[in-house]
Amino acid sequence: KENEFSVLEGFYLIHETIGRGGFAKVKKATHILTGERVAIKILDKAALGDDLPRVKQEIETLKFLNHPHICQMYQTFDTDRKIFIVMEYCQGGELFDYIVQRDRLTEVEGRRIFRQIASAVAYCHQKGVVHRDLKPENILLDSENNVKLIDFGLCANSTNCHKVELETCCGSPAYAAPELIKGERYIGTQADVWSLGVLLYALLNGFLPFDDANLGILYKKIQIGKYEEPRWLSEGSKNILRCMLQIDPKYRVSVDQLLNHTWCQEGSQEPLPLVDTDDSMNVVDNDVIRLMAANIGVQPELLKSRLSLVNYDKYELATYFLLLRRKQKTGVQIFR
Ligand SMILES: CN(C)C[C@H]1CC[C@H](N2C(=O)N(C)Cc3cnc4ccc(-c5cc(Cl)c(O)c(Cl)c5)nc4c32)CC1
Repeated sequence: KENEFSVLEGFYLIHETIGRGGFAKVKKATHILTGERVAIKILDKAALGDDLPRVKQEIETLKFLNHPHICQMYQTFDTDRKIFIVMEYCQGGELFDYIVQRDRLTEVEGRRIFRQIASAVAYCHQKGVVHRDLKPENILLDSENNVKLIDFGLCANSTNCHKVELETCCGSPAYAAPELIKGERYIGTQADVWSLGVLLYALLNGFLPFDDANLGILYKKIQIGKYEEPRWLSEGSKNILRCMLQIDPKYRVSVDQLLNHTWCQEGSQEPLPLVDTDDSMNVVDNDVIRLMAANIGVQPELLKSRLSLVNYDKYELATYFLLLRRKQKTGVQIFR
């Protein structure tokens, strides 16, 4: 039993299992060199069978998504039987539980959360990735209740979009767009915006716009597209929901238009990360490089060139990401 994690020995301390998703087990762990907490998704290749390509897809996608509201992958490697994905730990757990505990969110809290989700989805769309399974269960929160988008197992990008059949791509019926349910050819970004509408509705109301125990009736309700507008909804929130829950996708807003909608602009907003945050992937942080280089006794330039390969099976890339995250959280002084 213990030898299945021997590949992690000396690098990560494994703690309890914090969740299961499909063929995956997610364990809490500690990145030994920095003492930082991480989550490790462990998949058994044999159990995956023909789902293996989906996992490879998620790994390739996570490799080039680098955004504060997308769960960051730090390292990934595999043994003959297992695949390991080391990721950012999200202390706050699932958004789904966060809503259930509060019945529903206030408009201010709902707007803060929704803007972070929309900025993550806008970033994905700008990188040519559609998520296709947006729902509260796939949105985690960190220790400051900031959003972390996860589970890109169902996502599509320009390469695989024609391959994925209907049944595997409509992740959760209640969040699936009408055109996706009809089995018509559909545009992934537009289907994601519909799911965002269902998500915002769930955030602000604590229940789903379209719901029924019977799948056939649920599909009918989605295609009719009529939903209740509870009295506590403001005019602005009713308006932005209508923009997303348009049954005809050609009348549906894009996620960029969403972020500029007056409802999103209301109130005091913390600045959203610029959509093209991935230039941080290339510009490595010199404070972190200097600290790491001194620690392992190499020239900063050599370490920089090794890291710039962004080779995810290297432990030191995980070290770099975790030190960078610590610097972002606690400021520079610990690095000087
Ligand atoms: C219901 N889902 C399909 C799976 C569930 C697995 C545990 C997870 N979790 C929890 O359930 N906590 C209670 C804590 C927790 C803390 N940090 C996490 C960090 C990353 C992930 C994660 C999980 C999966 Cl399956 C991914 O694909 C990615 Cl990209 C990331 N899950 C975490 C996680 C929430 C989701």
